[in-house]
Amino acid sequence: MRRVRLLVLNAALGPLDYRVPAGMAVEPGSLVIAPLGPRQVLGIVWEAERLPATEVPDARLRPLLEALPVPPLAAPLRRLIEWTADYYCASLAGVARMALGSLAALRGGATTTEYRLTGEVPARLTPQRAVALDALHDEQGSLRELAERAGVSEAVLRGLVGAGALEPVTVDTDRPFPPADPAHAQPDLSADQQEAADLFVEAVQAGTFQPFLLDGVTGSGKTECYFEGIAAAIATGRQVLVLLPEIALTQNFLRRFEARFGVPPVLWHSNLKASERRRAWRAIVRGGDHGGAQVVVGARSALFLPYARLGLIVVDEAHEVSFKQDDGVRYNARDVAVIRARFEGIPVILASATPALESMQLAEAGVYRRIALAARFGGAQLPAIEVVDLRVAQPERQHWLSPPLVKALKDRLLRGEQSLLFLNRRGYAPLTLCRHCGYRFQCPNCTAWLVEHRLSRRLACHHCGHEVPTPEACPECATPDCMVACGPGVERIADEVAERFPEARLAVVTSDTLNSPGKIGEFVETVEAGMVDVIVGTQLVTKGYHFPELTLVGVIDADLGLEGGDLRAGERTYQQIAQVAGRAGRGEKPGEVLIQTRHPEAPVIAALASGDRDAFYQAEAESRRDAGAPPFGRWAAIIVSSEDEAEARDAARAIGGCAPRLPDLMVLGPAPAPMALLRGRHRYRLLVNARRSVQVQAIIREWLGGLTFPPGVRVAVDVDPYSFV
Ligand SMILES: Nc1ncnc2c1ncn2[C@@H]1O[C@H](COP(=O)(O)OP(=O)(O)OP(=O)(O)O)[C@@H](O)[C@H]1O
Ligand SMILES: [Zn+2]
Repeated sequence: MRRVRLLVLNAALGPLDYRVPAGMAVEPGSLVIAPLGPRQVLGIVWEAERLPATEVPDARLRPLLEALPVPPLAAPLRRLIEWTADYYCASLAGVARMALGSLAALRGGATTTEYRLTGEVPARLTPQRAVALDALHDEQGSLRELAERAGVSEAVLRGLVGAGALEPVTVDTDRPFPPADPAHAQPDLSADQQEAADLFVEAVQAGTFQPFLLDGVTGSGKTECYFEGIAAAIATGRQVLVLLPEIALTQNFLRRFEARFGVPPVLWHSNLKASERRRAWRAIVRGGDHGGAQVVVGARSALFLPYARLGLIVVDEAHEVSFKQDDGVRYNARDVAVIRARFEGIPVILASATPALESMQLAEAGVYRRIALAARFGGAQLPAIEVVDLRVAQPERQHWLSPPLVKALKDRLLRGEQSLLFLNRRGYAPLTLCRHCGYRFQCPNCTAWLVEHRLSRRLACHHCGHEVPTPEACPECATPDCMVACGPGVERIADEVAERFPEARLAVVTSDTLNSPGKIGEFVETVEAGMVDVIVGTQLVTKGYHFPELTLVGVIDADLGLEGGDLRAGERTYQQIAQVAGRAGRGEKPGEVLIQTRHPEAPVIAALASGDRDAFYQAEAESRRDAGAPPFGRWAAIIVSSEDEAEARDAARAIGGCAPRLPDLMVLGPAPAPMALLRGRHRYRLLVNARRSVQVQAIIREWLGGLTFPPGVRVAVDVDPYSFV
């Protein structure tokens, strides 16, 4: 009799053993359906020796029900799943689930039905129907997806199907993707670029693990260089995974990719429709040939997919903190990408103009091969950076643009050039209070002020999404029209620009306004067509974009990121400002950057002004070394939360009470988290700080493993944390 051990895709269950019925072929990595009591569960056949469990006697084994018609997860991916679960103190099931992506796809190929507008207008046009007709132009999807997109019920849409305004379309989930042509539009590379490209091509052809740090200034053409590595992979029938930090950047990438290779890449992100997800997953599993997925571009969730024949991984804007996932499995996709490349035996390229200190350190230690591109492509110069001391060059009361910035904007408008004002704050004002009684609008679920959004006339929490319409009178003292906005958000800066330059054409760019591929495409087109004079935006516009007519960048408040005071604040501020500065002067006209600050003497501002990146990194490295912080020491956070404040506190104290006493390891806390209330949960934190050599994960597992908590308490472990709220 054959028996197998399953990794069951349910974190609450341990490994389970089953009998393989006669005639069923399974091997490690096979996806199967197994009976569990009266239910059925999805599982992955795993090497029993790697998945300890109590043996069940043969006689009590139940037979597997079904082997799913998809290829088994390959050994390198199984090792990656184990590594990730182990390193980040996560459950194997939680990590394995990220490899599956689309449960429907596991059932094999199929056809599904989607709907689209026919162009016919129904005889009876209710308001709901009108809304749907208006919202669904160029859309196709299941009725559920369309209903969600249009904000109407499915019943309304079924009515429209009946009336002939929506028609069904049959979609084949296995229809092939058109093949990319590696020679479609080969660029002429500069000598530096060619050198980098040659290294990537060689590494792809060698097919061995090799990590690269592509460290090139903004506008140096990093994308063009790694495109050559991608071309080499395509030419040899291997797949490529390109990770981008945000979906907003995929639109831009897509255009460039299509220009270079003749067809779009395969997308993978959380906003895909069910049928797109299913098609992409099945193409990924199929491999690069025969209409499979050659190049997949995605957010971090694309990292764990079961590529049939991966040949290269690229992590673009590799310094971005959004590669760190802060819920569920708390992993860093940049780091796990390197581990995956190691298990797969392939090269990996981390590309950035402002690499993370951790990456620089690894390059210095010889672990990563660093490739530098020191100059912009095509003779473009890096922009001139100037610091504006806000204590001297003061803006007017209730205004935020200093006289030098106003003048620079005016010059650009006169010359017909474009400007970008950067402030990393959505909405109109970060705090609203009552002039009469001092009442402040606070989120009921979070330790956070409600942010006024004037465009949508709402007060919103940026942490939990809680929203209320902006009231006419103070909820506390009932005085009408007494609300004062404190501080600026991008909307307020845009108002100020409009007030000073009524003729200027403005674009406000935040995740509120640029929330779909269509809108992003529109934004890029209008800027490229010269229909925008001033862009006011959050970090969303700091990277990836290439607007040759943009010659001025104004940083409204360089001190904003330094406030919270977490250990990476300086580095993050440096990266953000260097990136946004890098949007200026990318064409033929030179760029200018004005950085508004109240602390011109702060090391990060001084480094930006002098352009001395190395000195800044060195100083940062020193202070981290002194603090025993990454990359020199290890950190792990333990976050305890509950809807009940006392319960959370008691649990945190219980954990603190049995903290291990070990040399080279220190436990700080528990203390209420800075975000003491988040989405209705009270939170406490502990921070573990240890030497690099200490096996922190094993210690934490043993420490927490011996404790039990009430069901309402959640204990999350965050290894190498980025967020300290
Ligand atoms: N060899 C080349 N031939 C033609 N155009 C090039 C070449 N190299 C770069 N470019 C163009 O120069 C611009 C800047 O390149 P790219 O966007 O790749 O730079 P980057 O290093 O990724 O910059 P950033 O880090 O600021 O995003 C792009 O418009 C790109 O198409
Ligand atoms: Zn909230």
